[in-house]
Formats: sequence, structure tokens, C-alpha cells
Amino acid sequence: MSLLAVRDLAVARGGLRAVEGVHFALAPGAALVLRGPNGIGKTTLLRTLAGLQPAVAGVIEAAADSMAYAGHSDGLKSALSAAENLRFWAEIFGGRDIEAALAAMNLRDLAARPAHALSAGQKRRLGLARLMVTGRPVWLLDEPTVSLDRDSVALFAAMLRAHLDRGGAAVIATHIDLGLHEAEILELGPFRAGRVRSQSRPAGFNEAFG
Ligand SMILES: Nc1ncnc2c1ncn2[C@@H]1O[C@H](COP(=O)(O)OP(=O)(O)OP(=O)(O)O)[C@@H](O)[C@H]1O
Repeated sequence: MSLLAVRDLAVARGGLRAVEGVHFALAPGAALVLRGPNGIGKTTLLRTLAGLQPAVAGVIEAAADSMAYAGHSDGLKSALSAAENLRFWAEIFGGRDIEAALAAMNLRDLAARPAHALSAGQKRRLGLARLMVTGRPVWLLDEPTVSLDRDSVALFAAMLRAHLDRGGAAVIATHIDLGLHEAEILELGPFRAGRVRSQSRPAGFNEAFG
């Protein structure tokens, strides 16, 4: 069983194919790390997986409402406090308790502070805590550690590890070592001008999709 299966996927940005030939499957507990230089198409690939833009070709198989996307923008409501932001998302995603999410990203002392008064790193911590209240099994993460200090990176790595240990899965564009030693790496590299292709098929790749 896989939580997310991708077969011969091609994605485009600005009318140009950014990535093509992407092929992988993620079982519960599995993580895939996207690597590649700036502009190669990592964000475009994640946005396509999240359903924020259509694929050019290929197949994305996942259960309905199984994915949670955390992009460059934290998506916070600036007038609401940290706790109110999490409650807002918890209600949208099914009313989960926010306490575990506050604790996971060390936000308890900041719970009453309006989002607009949080520092960049604190906002990022809150944006990442939001993932926990979604209850969704597949996390799509675009440079999740930007603005985080070393302790916060460690908190996030622990939160991600707990998510995988609970049977979740994740696709992560990151150049930071998050301690996911079992994670597969998908290197994206230049193919020809304006066009790239995935250079490897990760071991999560399921031969059934070959
Ligand atoms: N709105 C847009 N219109 C046209 N082209 C775009 C647009 N946004 C991004 N691109 C181009 O699409 C390509 C892929 O961009 P993308 O953001 O997916 O790359 P990335 O690998 O995530 O980069 P980075 O590591 O810098 O975040 C880049 O060449 C970029 O210049």
C-alpha cells in the first residue's frame, strides 16, 4: 500500500516543462527528499503534488484530502493569535486539539501573541505546527527550515520523525540534514535548456508502476 504514488509525472511553470519523468511511491513511514539547484523545479513539483496546479502529464495517486502542503508562505492570519491560528485550522481540518502542536514547535509561551507580532522564525514554527492539526498523512514541505534556528530545526525534525513513525509520509525540498537517514533522495538536474528530468528513481519506487 502506498500513501502517494507518482508515475511519469511532468510539471511546468510559466509554460515551460520544469520537471519530467518523475516516478516514485511512498509507503507509510517513508520520506522523499527533493534536491537540486535553485530554479530546477522543486516548488513546481510540490505545488503540482498538492493539487495547486495541474500536471502536464502523468499520474498522481493519493486518497482524497490526504495531503497537507507547507510552502514558502506560512499562510497565517496576522490579527489572530498563535493559538487562534491553530484553532482556526483545527476546525477546518476536523477539530483536533492544538496543544500537541503548540508543544511540538515550542509555541506555548507565544500562544496568545498575534501572528503579526511573531518573528520570522516564530511564524515559521507556527506554520509548521499547523501541519499537525491537519491530521493529514502526507506532508508536502517546501524548504520547511527557512528562518529556523538550530534548536527549532531539531524540534521540527522530531515532529517530522514522529509523523513518519505514526505511519505518515513526506516529500521535502530541503538542503538541511533532518536526520531522515532512511529517506530516499530525488536529485533533479538539468536535462536541456528549460527542461529537466529526475536523475534517479528512488528506492521507494514501486516496480508495479514501472
Ligand atoms: N510565475 C512564474 N512564471 C514563470 N516562470 C516561473 C514562475 N515561477 C517560477 N518560474 C520558473 O520556474 C522554474 C522552476 O521554479 P521553482 O520555484 O519550481 O524552482 P525551485 O527548484 O523550487 O527553486 P528554489 O530552489 O530557488 O526554490 C524556475 O526556472 C523559475 O524561474
